[in-house]
Amino acid sequence: MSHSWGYGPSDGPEKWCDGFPVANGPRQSPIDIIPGQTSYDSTLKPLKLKYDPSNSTDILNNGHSFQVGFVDDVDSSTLTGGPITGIYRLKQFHFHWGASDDRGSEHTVNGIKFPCELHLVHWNTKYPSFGEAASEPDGLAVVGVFLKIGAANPRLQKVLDALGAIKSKGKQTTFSNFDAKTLLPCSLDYWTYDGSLTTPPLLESVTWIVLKEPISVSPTQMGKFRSLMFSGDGEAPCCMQDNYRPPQPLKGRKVRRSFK
Ligand SMILES: NS(=O)(=O)c1c(F)c(F)c(S(=O)(=O)CCO)c(N[C@H](c2ccccc2)[C@@H](O)c2ccccc2)c1F
Ligand SMILES: [Zn+2]
Repeated sequence: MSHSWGYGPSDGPEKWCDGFPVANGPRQSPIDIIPGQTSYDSTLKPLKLKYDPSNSTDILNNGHSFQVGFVDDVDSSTLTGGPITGIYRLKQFHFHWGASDDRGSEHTVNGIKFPCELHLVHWNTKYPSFGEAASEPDGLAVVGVFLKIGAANPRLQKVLDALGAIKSKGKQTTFSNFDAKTLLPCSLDYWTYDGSLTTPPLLESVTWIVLKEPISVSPTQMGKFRSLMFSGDGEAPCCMQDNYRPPQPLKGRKVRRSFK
């Protein structure tokens, strides 16, 4: 089974089903969210995100995106409420973005693409570890936040300023005292549906929670994302951009919303 995958013409999303047949499964992500076809669910609870800034550990270029990691051996950075039951721990956050500002998000709204999408990945503490949770239908919960072109976002700057140190694949540096909560918009209104990881292994273990309100990002800041490389030192240089999977078939799934 080929485990090397990417976002190019020969190893991109159209090819992932060769190595990961679940790519054509019944609950794949992302999806196009059509607000007029979602149903308001008054039983959905408000999202409760409690993030401890001292939990952030490192920032890593993993060759597909970059991720900021968190200590997750205690319940100090957690997601509760919303559509989930129990306590989910924050494991990492990462982004997806395009080669230009007209694309880059994974979820779309009425077919509209945003230039970037933030994913905060949490795992269900009813399982002993992230790895075990990742293969359970209720194992993961990912909060998605759209980034929309506008004024420069000062909350993003600390993350973007760290990218210079992790330009190529495999580079990692410490990244401490980052409060992930500062990346969230004012409103925590959300859409939610049952889905999957949007990269191999495409596990169908994710409760998706996509916030309706975007946060802002400036064109210059978007340029910083695109300064990263998919490639490692000594490899043919390849800019990290267009690292998004396009929307997948809904296959009868219902999308609920937390707001009227
Ligand atoms: N959009 S998404 O949320 O589905 C997603 C991505 F799109 C994504 F690019 C990543 S990634 O780690 O940046 C590169 C692929 O592993 C992860 N990373 C996962 C992960 C690894 C370690 C810790 C937390 C999350 C993903 O790599 C993964 C999840 C479960 C089991 C194996 C791998 C991810 F969860
Ligand atoms: Zn993601």
